[in-house]
Amino acid sequence: MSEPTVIARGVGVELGGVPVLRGADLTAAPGEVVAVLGANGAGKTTLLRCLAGLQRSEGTVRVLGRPPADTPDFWRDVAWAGDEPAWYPGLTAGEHLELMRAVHGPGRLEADRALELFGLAALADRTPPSLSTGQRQRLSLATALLRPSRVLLLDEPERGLDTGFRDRLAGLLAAYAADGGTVVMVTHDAGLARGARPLVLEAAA
Ligand SMILES: Nc1ncnc2c1ncn2[C@@H]1O[C@H](COP(=O)(O)OP(=O)(O)OP(=O)(O)O)[C@@H](O)[C@H]1O
Repeated sequence: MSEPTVIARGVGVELGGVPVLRGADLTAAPGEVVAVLGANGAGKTTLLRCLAGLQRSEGTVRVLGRPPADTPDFWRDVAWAGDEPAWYPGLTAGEHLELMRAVHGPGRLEADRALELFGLAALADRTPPSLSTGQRQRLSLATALLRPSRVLLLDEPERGLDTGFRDRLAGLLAAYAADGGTVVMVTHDAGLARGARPLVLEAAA
């Protein structure tokens, strides 16, 4: 088994003096898809934010051998899709993907291929605000999967997606892992969780 790329040991977070995450442990290696599961409020998004260096925590967190930090260097190796990103006014869906490639360098997918894989080819010339919720979620996921990365962090990627595309997404995540990537995803979707190693969080309070 390869060395873990993502390690969390005894991770705890208090927000407003209230413990919202306590003693969370997680390891994920290249080739793995881990699904973080649990009830609403169990601390799943908080744990993901700790892995992304967006939330300070007790305990130990290592991503690709170093503490995560919200720095350009960290984000060169780590892709994230969580809440809907801010879209650039006036740029089309296709241009958003071209922009990601221009900024991050040649990635895992050409923009045209990403549009095809995410079922957006016919919508390439539309602006994101003119798309449906699920179409914008596909675009958000496409921007994360198109660029080069070794670790992919996803917060409820199923949001707004129809059941057919959820199945396709499971395949895209499996392919990312098969290429040596590591996926850690928070999900409430049983289908997405089925193809992943589960980590169930219990509420801290
Ligand atoms: N800014 C904040 N200040 C205080 N408490 C917060 C804050 N953000 C989140 N919490 C609390 O932290 C706990 C964990 O929240 P978190 O979003 O990590 O849960 P979750 O497991 O991802 O939930 P869900 O399944 O509903 O998305 C919740 O009880 C929430 O109310």
